[in-house]
Amino acid sequence: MKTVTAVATAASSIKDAPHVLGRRKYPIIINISLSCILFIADLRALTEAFASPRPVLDVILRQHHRMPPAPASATSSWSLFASTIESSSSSMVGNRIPINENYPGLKRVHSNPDVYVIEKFLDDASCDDLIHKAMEKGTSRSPVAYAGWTDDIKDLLGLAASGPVSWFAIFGAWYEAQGDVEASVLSLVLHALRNYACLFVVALVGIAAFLKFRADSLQELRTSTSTTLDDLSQFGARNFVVRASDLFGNASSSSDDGMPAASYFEAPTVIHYEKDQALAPHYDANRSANVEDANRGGQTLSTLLVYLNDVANGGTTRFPKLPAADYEQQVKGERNLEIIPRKGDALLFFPADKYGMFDERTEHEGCPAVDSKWIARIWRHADRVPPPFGVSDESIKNHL
Ligand SMILES: O=C(O)CCC(=O)C(=O)O
Ligand SMILES: [Fe+2]
Repeated sequence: MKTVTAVATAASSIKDAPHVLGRRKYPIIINISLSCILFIADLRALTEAFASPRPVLDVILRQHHRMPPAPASATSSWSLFASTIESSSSSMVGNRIPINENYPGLKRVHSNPDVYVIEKFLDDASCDDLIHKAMEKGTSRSPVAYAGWTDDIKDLLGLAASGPVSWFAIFGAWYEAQGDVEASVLSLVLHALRNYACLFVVALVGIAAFLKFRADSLQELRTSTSTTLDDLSQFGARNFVVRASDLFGNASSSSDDGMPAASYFEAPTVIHYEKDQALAPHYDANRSANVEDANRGGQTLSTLLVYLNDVANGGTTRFPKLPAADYEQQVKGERNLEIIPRKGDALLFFPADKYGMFDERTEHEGCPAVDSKWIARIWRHADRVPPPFGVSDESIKNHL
């Protein structure tokens, strides 16, 4: 709306400048016509930006590379961006990837979108081994990156270019022409173009600085530490990948290329939360996965989390957009689906449909830990995940 106001102000300042009419007629005529065109373009851009199913500023929190959209429940300025997120239509989301529906212990705790708990997915020894191997390797602050930044750049640049940049460029050229009785249409256009180029660069730098600030701020939303375990000679990691392969089967949604299911997995990641550490509401899928995650298997079609220890207080996994489940590990008295971590149990859900369509209903968070919490996670992608993000073909062949 600010742009519209700026446009209106600029338009009225042109109208209110009678001295221009007395001197030369064409600058004002050109200005008025260009103003009208830009005003319409600007309104269109703004309408599209706010009504589009894809949020203007869509941030996804992902470890290593992606980050969640602004949490609706988060305090601070993120809620500002969250307001634009609600628009994508869940009716456009198709079926999830297939899984082995007969997997032992599989319990559906929510339908459409499907969320499952798999009781006793991993035995105690495997859970302990994953924790110990992670401790031996050493965990470091879980990195967070900004998903959707490519689209955000496009959106913001588009808005700036059709709005303020055009307006200031034309207004500047018109202003310069005021003192110059010899000014021709050509020189006015050239001035406007020069101004446009300069202002475009300024807008570009401003947008880059804003996005950098935003990416840095995202780190605050995830305070856990973590490491990846891609050595399948370790029995904890191997058992996790073997069970995940049994669960997902070898059928790939995008291509049934006969490759082992594990070649679609990111290597297991072990995550540790100490007291007060948390992961803010986020999505595991990335609306810009095709571009931003091209080297790591594209879209995340499924998330498989295993709780590696019992957690009596805090550290639940909560889905703020889904209702509570009739399930014993559901936090009592909570209106949203909120699972209490129990050693060896897995949580399975589908951040995107089998075609990679983002499903915003799967927003979730790791609530602040009170007791120490350990989890291991596998993301199942749309395409094969090559090393260093995935497990090597050799390791899969030798150990699975
Ligand atoms: O800690 C949890 O319960 C959730 C973790 C999670 O969502 C993630 O690692 O993407
Ligand atoms: Fe997540």
